[in-house]
Amino acid sequence: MSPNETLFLPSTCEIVKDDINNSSFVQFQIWDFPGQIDFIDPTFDSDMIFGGCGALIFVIDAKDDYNEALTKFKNTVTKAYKVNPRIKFEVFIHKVDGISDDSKMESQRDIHQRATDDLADAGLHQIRLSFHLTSIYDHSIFEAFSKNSGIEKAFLFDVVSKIYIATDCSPVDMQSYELCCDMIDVVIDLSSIYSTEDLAFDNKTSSLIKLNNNTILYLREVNKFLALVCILREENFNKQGVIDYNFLCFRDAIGQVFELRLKNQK
Ligand SMILES: Nc1nc2c(ncn2[C@@H]2O[C@H](COP(=O)(O)OP(=O)(O)OP(=O)(O)O)[C@@H](O)[C@H]2O)c(=O)[nH]1
Repeated sequence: MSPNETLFLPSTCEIVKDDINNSSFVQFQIWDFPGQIDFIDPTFDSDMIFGGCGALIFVIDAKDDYNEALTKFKNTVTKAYKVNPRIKFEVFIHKVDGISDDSKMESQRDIHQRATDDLADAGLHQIRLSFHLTSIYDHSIFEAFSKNSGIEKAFLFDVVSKIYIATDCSPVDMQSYELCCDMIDVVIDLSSIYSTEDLAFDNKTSSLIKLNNNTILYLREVNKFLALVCILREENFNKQGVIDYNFLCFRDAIGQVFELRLKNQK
């Protein structure tokens, strides 16, 4: 539907189900809920609705006052998680067209912080949320639907200075960054103690640290100067072979970027 066709759409007053099955590969169903639905209502069959649900997408209007939406978000997530802890929670901060880039980032940071704090207050700090800035006037919604990485956060570090030269597009929180910096220190320190050669960081350097909150830190050498450090949930680390294969593709690609630059410099 083009954006101008959405101008006069009637308000959603019941659950509307849409089949996305015109592609041979990605097939799913979208259940569109009316904004005013009451999850506490006993006639709302949450076991049936959340039981078979893969992802819950909560849409917050960025142009509106979002206090009420955040309260509703907390109640919805709490209820859905109780029924089905495997649900992935995605937040679309929607209608961000016409908002300056600074305000977009500020809204995302504020909503992220408050939504995470609210859930932590409700004792649900283990729930991970993903946030996306979306608008019907560009391809951001399709992009947000496409993102499905099992890795929460990844940094490409310059090992010596601990400056990261690249990261994924989710916001950087200071704690994750510090955690990854600390991991580099631990790896280099241990490796300096035990390595028989002079180099504490070489192409065999890798490390895996399991934290006590079901989180895994995974570090791999990319080249002489760079390391990739990833944060991921333990349940997403069940196929290490696939992750390692993807890492090797990534390392090759980075290698090609630097080769190209060297050639150009010559
Ligand atoms: N500027 C802008 N307007 C949008 C965007 N998405 C939807 N709208 C407009 O918002 C109006 C109503 O859409 P929404 O508020 O998203 O509707 P809704 O929240 O699903 O409302 P219910 O159907 O009542 O649940 C329509 O006129 C759309 O054209 C967007 O990304 N940017």
